[in-house]
Amino acid sequence: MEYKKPMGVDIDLETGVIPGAKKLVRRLSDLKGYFQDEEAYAELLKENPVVYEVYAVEQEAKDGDLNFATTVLHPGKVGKEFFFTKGHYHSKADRAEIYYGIKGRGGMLLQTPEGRAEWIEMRPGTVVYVPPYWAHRTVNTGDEPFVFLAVYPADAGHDYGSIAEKGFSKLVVEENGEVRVVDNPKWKE
Ligand SMILES: O=P(O)(O)OC[C@H]1O[C@H](O)[C@H](O)[C@@H](O)[C@@H]1O
Ligand SMILES: [Fe+2]
Repeated sequence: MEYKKPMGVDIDLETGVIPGAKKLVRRLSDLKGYFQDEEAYAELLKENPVVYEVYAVEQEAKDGDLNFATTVLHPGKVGKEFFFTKGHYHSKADRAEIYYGIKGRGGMLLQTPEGRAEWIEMRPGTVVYVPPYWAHRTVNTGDEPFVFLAVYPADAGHDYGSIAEKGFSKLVVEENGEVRVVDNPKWKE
């Protein structure tokens, strides 16, 4: 039996960086079609800001192993909608996940395949349990970077298809200076 070597790494709690991790950057241009307000999207696309960065430590996609990653989700809005991650189901849909809030303010939108949505607020110290079969997207509702850790099965995989096409049944927007979770007018089952 070949045993893997255990490891410990220190997350930089200010920046969210995991030393030695694989870095992924998603800019606004990578989120084409995701936001409601197409005019506001086109306008902000001139700057094409970084929306989020992911620092991932991933293993071979085998049953029983675990990956972990931090995400640094920058503050910002497209029209009234707060910046968010793409959101996904797991390719192995029954795989669950744990998130842990490190810095900043935000939350997670979750959704069943039938379109039943839940919103869970997150701040430093919040643990979110993502049950099997729920799509999940994080949203930065604050004015500083929202940093969190996620731990997920190595064989979970990302299934972006249905969220990329249809989005979530709820939107997280700012209205009169307040965070509101409202129905997505374009949602269809
Ligand atoms: O993949 P997205 O939906 O864009 O979310 C960004 C990332 O968020 C967390 O870090 C998850 O652990 C990653 O698996 C995911 O890739
Ligand atoms: Fe996930």
